[in-house]
Amino acid sequence: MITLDALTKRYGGKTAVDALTVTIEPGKVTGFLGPNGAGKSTTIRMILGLDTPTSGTALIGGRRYTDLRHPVRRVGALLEARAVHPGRSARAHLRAMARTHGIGDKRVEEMLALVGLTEAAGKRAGAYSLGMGQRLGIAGALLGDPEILILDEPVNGLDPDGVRWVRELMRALAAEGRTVFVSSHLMSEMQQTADHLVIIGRGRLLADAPIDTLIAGSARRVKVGSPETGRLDALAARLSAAGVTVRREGDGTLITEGVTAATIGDLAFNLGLRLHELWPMDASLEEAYLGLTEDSLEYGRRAHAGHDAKAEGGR
Ligand SMILES: Nc1ncnc2c1ncn2[C@@H]1O[C@H](COP(=O)(O)OP(=O)(O)OP(=O)(O)O)[C@@H](O)[C@H]1O
Repeated sequence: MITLDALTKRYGGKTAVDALTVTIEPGKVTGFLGPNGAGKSTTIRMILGLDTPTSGTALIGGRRYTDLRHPVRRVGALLEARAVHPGRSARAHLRAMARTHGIGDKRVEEMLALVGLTEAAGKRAGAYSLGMGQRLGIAGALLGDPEILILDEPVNGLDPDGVRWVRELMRALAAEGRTVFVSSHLMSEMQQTADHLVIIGRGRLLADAPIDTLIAGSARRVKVGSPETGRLDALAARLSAAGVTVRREGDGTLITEGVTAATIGDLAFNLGLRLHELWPMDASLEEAYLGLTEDSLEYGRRAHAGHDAKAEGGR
């Protein structure tokens, strides 16, 4: 278990992490999400004793990381920056790490096999692809058989097979009762992987909830299409008058927000409107996330996300 209590980090006048209080529980994959500059890496560095909090605490099983007697056996970490000597092979790197912590060479071979690097284990790490580097990092994180795993953007640079492999590995590690805390920018990936999400923006906690709750709480949208454009306009007017957000798409269909398909179907029936489309769109984590973090962006994002909040009524 990882416990953050009013964890705060200031750099000069800038508050990178702002009174973060959250508990990351074992037996689950907890996703750690936030826009660029939200404070994820700073939080992770403080948990791992690589940065000192300005105030508050980050504890692992009730202790500071720096007070753990065998940290590598308690916590495995994969950080964004590669910390492998480029001239060293994967095997030499892991063996050196293992020796420092009293871990045998047998475990090194097991971890190389687990991450699929046995054949490449003799090559210089400098010649590795980004994906191979990530696999090596994961092998290093697992070397001490730790009960807690902290992974900063683990699927960075991996191909689709690699992404699936990391996802299955994280799920398996959580199923063994370990605490798995994983940061990511990829909302779709987290939707498939995480049980629970911690979302931050500008250093502050925005959400700490099971993923299902977050998705259920996001706005519900329905796509409505009809060949009778005049009556469809009448339907749009009725819905708008009732406070429903309605957007007209380029193809003439409507996207409504905050009302069920059943309600729209009934209303259309009452107006004598023939519908060709009445399609409840799945609320995705992406939408829930965009809604939550909208106010805490360091840079504009909507253009990149293809999501224009203003056109939807400025939610
Ligand atoms: N050593 C530092 N000195 C000054 N400011 C810093 C330092 N480290 C981080 N910051 C600032 O603190 C804020 C949080 O940064 P952090 O890297 O933790 O965010 P992040 O959520 O990990 O972002 P990203 O997803 O882009 O990596 C940013 O505004 C960043 O510029």
